[in-house]
Amino acid sequence: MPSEETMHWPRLLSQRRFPDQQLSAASAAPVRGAFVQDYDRVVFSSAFRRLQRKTQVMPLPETDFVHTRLTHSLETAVVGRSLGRLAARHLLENDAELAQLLPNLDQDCGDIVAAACLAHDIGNPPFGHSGEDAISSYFLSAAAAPYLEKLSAAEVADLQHFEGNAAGFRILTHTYAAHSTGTAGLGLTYATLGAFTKYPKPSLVADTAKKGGASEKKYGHFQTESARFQHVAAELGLLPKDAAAGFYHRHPLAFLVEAADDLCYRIIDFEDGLKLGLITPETGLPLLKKMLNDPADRIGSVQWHDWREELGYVRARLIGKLVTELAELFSHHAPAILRGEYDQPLIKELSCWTDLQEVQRLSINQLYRSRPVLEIEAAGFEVLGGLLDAFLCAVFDASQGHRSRKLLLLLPEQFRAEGQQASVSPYEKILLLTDFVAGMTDQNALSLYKTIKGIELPKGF
Ligand SMILES: Nc1nc2c(ncn2[C@H]2C[C@H](O)[C@@H](COP(=O)(O)OP(=O)(O)OP(=O)(O)O)O2)c(=O)[nH]1
Repeated sequence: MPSEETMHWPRLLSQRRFPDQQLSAASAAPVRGAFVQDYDRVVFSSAFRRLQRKTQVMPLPETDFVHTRLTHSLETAVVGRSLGRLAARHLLENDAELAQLLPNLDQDCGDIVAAACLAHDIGNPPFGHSGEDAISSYFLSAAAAPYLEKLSAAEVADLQHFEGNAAGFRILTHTYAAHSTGTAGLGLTYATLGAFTKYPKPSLVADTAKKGGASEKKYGHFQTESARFQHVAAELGLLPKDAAAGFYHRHPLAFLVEAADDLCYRIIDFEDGLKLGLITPETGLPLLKKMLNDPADRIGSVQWHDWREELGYVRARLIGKLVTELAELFSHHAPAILRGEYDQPLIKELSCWTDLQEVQRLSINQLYRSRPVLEIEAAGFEVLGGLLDAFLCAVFDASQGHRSRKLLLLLPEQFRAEGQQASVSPYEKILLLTDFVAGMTDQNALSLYKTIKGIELPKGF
């Protein structure tokens, strides 16, 4: 008899669709499984498409080999799929009962992790790594203070520690009223939403409830989505840390989503740094080869025309090797993960962890602190803060002066409070604006900022 204090795979793999759709009683065999449909739904979403014009690290590439958030998300999804399949295959090999109960566990886990990885950055604002800090800084500034006066402490915390992960959960679970079905939206499965949620907690939880693991580093939903997250957690049978506070242990597959992201950004940002000439091949290539640790007779067996060709080959094989190791680590820790007793990033246990830290150190010093990266990040503070300030001033302008009315007309209808069905609280009005600003691409945000500040008027003026 399984213990109550553990999560169970059949429930964790729920194919029901958020918020309340039942499994469809299809008359013919479906062409795509439920989790492949999740992947496809994310691909066709406009929030995903906009990732192609959002900076990952390097400002929008003049050169075409540098990653945007979209290429990073695609690569993470591919790595996540292999990781999910391989990890679950180990579980099946080691547990005959599970293999009988869920013979397609490997396929399903691969598909779920791929879909969740594809969506993992969908809520990230423009202007790279510090876009979230730029939004938080604005809400910490004196300019924002009047708008926060009527908000609860938890609502203020959401804004002053703005989280792309929570914005992502908001996008993925957003619903529209629909006459025939009650609601419409992306309608992802609960399993994919669970795997997506690396931080299953709100922004504020009591210190006494915290245990200090990786899943508590950030938060995963805003106050507006609290009931939605509780609903997801209940459906999946996530173990609570403090259910009343909406604070849970992770869905096990979130560890694989995190590992795929960690692996991809560490190795691929480093590769970008090499290709951009910010990290020398004399430093970078030997470090990657050391991690690959090929036998002596394999090294040097291919004749490369250029170090870049060798770099691509070494990176590809290194990712393959680390995926294999991570899958074994996951299956080893799976029982503890299911009991909520393991809470650290899997990559920290890789045999080459020390070298991966060196890779990260070089990326921080030579790529993340390079001039173009610092410039785009500084611009992000100016542009995102400036847009939020101008539009918030218009939204909360009680007298609705000329300037405010014009600015409000520039706001797309779905982000206007008066366009919503229910009455909208001050907190929700602010979040609607952050949806607008965080959802923009780097270029859209920059050109709107320049236009409303009168710095540069639209073409044809
Ligand atoms: N420009 C810049 N980029 C950084 C820095 N540290 C990390 N990055 C890059 C690495 C990745 O491409 C991307 C994501 O890093 P994050 O620290 O947000 O990822 P993390 O996995 O910790 O958080 P997450 O769970 O994805 O929200 O930003 C930094 O100090 N400056």
